[in-house]
Amino acid sequence: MFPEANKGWSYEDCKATADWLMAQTDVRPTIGIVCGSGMGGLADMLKDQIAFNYKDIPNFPQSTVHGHAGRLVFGTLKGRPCVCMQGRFHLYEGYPIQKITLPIRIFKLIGVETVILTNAAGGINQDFKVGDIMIIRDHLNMPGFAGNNPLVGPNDERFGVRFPCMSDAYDRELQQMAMDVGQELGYGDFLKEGVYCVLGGPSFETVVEARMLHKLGVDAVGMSTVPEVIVARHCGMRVFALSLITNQAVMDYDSEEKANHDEVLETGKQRAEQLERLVSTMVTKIEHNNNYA
Ligand SMILES: O=P(O)(O)O[C@@H]1C[C@H](O)[C@@H](CO)O1
Ligand code: HPA
Repeated sequence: MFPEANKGWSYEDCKATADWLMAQTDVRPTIGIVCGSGMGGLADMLKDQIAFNYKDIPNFPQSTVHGHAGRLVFGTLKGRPCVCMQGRFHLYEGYPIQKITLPIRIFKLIGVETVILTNAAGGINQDFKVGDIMIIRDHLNMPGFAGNNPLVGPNDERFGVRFPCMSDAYDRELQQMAMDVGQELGYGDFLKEGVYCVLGGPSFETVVEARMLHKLGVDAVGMSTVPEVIVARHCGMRVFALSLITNQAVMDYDSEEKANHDEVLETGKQRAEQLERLVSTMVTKIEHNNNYA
């Protein structure tokens, strides 16, 4: 439809990948999960797995970041058919933003109705502690302010409208469900809600950048998720997203703390069990009709 402008992420490209995947597996997922840094264990919850390395999937980018295995895993979670990205793509890896979000459109085309996104993030809210899980209520899209939005370019109406609404990006019912499930599981002490801000990365924030985000009302800062959310909402999927606070953003020149990826991965390991229980319990409560055509 737009051959010049959609270099490898057109509707036809996405459909070809979706059809290829559907020919390899009988699983017809209605829930898609994206694992954040160090949270790949979420994919291990799936039973009767059929897994594909990203390098073997037509049109897929490759994972380049430690803590992102680069596998697309199909299977069932407590009997519900799911697909899980064990490894996501980030702007700082150098891919065009439309390529980073291509798997989300493939989710849509294989029949996914609800996307659950997870990420590792730095705490900006001074009441947050390392290990807190923040349910995302809203986002601040900093790269978007500079025109770096995954919907830039010709709009293909088969995915969605030219100007999608984002004031309801994060499904309120699913946020409430997460709070309720978290309370039932006894996670009240470390379950929070807040605003996530995406930056381009890969450098972590300076002190003044972290202070600025605090003044803007941001609770957690990271380098992902928002482009995926925009694309998922554009094509009409429900979105739930959470951040694991893996480190505190440094906001004081006297601090000895230094943000680093090892700490991010380590916190992910420590909270893996609770994250898995929260996500798997939510999955059992989400109702769907499979609509793969
Ligand atoms: O994929 P996510 O957003 O969880 O990864 C975060 C952001 C960077 O990729 C990395 C920094 O440690 O973790
Ligand atoms: N800043 C940005 N991205 C992150 C951080 C952080 O402190 N921690 C994990 N991902």
